Amino acid sequence: MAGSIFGKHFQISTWGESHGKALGVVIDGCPAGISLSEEDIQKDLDRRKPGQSPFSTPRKESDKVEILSGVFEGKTTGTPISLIVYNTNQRSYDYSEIAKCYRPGHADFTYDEKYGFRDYRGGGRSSGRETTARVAAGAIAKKILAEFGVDIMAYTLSIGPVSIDAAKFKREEIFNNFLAMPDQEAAEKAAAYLHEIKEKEDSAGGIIECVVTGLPSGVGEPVFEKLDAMLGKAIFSIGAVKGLEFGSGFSSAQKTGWENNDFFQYDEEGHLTKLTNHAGGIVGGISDGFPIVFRAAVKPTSSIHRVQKTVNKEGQNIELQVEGRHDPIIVPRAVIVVEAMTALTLVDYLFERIFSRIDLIKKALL
Ligand SMILES: Cc1cc2nc3c(=O)[nH]c(=O)nc-3n(C[C@H](O)[C@H](O)[C@H](O)COP(=O)(O)O)c2cc1C
Ligand SMILES: C=C(O[C@@H]1CC(C(=O)O)=C[C@@H](OP(=O)(O)O)[C@H]1O)C(=O)O
Repeated sequence: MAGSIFGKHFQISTWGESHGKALGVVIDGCPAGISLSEEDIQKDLDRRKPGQSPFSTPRKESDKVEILSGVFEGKTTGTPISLIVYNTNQRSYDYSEIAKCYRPGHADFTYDEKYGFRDYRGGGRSSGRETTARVAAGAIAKKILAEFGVDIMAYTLSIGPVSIDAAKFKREEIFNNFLAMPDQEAAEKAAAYLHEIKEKEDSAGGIIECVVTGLPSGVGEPVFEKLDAMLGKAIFSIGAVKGLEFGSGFSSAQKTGWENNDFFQYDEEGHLTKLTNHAGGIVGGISDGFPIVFRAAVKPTSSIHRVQKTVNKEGQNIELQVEGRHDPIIVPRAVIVVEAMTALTLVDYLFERIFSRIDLIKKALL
């Protein structure tokens, strides 16, 4: 399917549907000599897999990954790495009505318009389940980034009206609650809100924040392939993401230049620094060495159980009660997907960086 390949130097091609036999990814361009095991990948898949929380789809999948190629004696060989995850808990009868009509907010209508034929089971290729493959590939990209000291941390910034309090931020808390919120109190409030929403057979949205540290300055490209543009493509490619801002983002529109500029200064050791980071670590499409900070807005899950107005393919207006086991909130499970897509983008750009300067090419080749 056109549109399923991402990246230039570190390239991934994902495949598979939600109710098909399996999903997977082929990664081309991964350098040889990186130690890699299924456990390395499984850690991230376990953060995304469904059926683990009262705020996730109850569909239970173990999402066990198998490495099919590209790794020998525990190390990457430089040849294509193929990863597979089998689907084991599909319930396709939930979708028999959806074969004949269109869920509001999901991709049923648009896929029919494009292809004239669709795998309606679980949303087919448009399902959030496709992100399993991205997370698997992203785990390898993160391993490479770790060798360069690059760290990626995403978390839930807000759910519905509940936002974290920056003063209460604890990184370890992201892994301690079902909502991936780094503030325990906010997580409790958000959980109460979600229980209310679930009772009304409705769903909620929220915001994911991502912070990248350790990325050197000078990574990115000008004009059409600006680093922020490519991260935008990566993050907007995740189902349900409806907004994205870097640094001060939309709030910069209300500021003056004086307020929004990041003033430069040399520190006591003579290193260039900035007094603020309104730019969010990217200027002119190139990293400035400061943390890359962005926020992605995730819409409320469209497949809610409440009866909705829609149409069928026979030209009738109908009322639809969507079946299926859906996430009442997508945000917590998408946090690791945001990390994966960020890692895939950054690895690609780090590799590209070598080609932008003769001294780096010489260093790499001579
Ligand atoms: C991790 C993840 C889980 C998702 N779970 C659901 C779900 O259970 N039900 C649903 O209707 N949409 C879910 N989505 C969102 C749909 O896949 C998405 O809304 C749909 O493909 C339409 O695309 P769009 O919202 O980007 O326009 C999920 C997305 C992700 C990334
Ligand atoms: C299975 C996953 O999420 C699925 C994403 C999804 C959708 O419409 O995006 C709809 C649901 O599918 P089903 O009705 O088949 O259970 C979710 O469970 C997953 O993310 O692994």
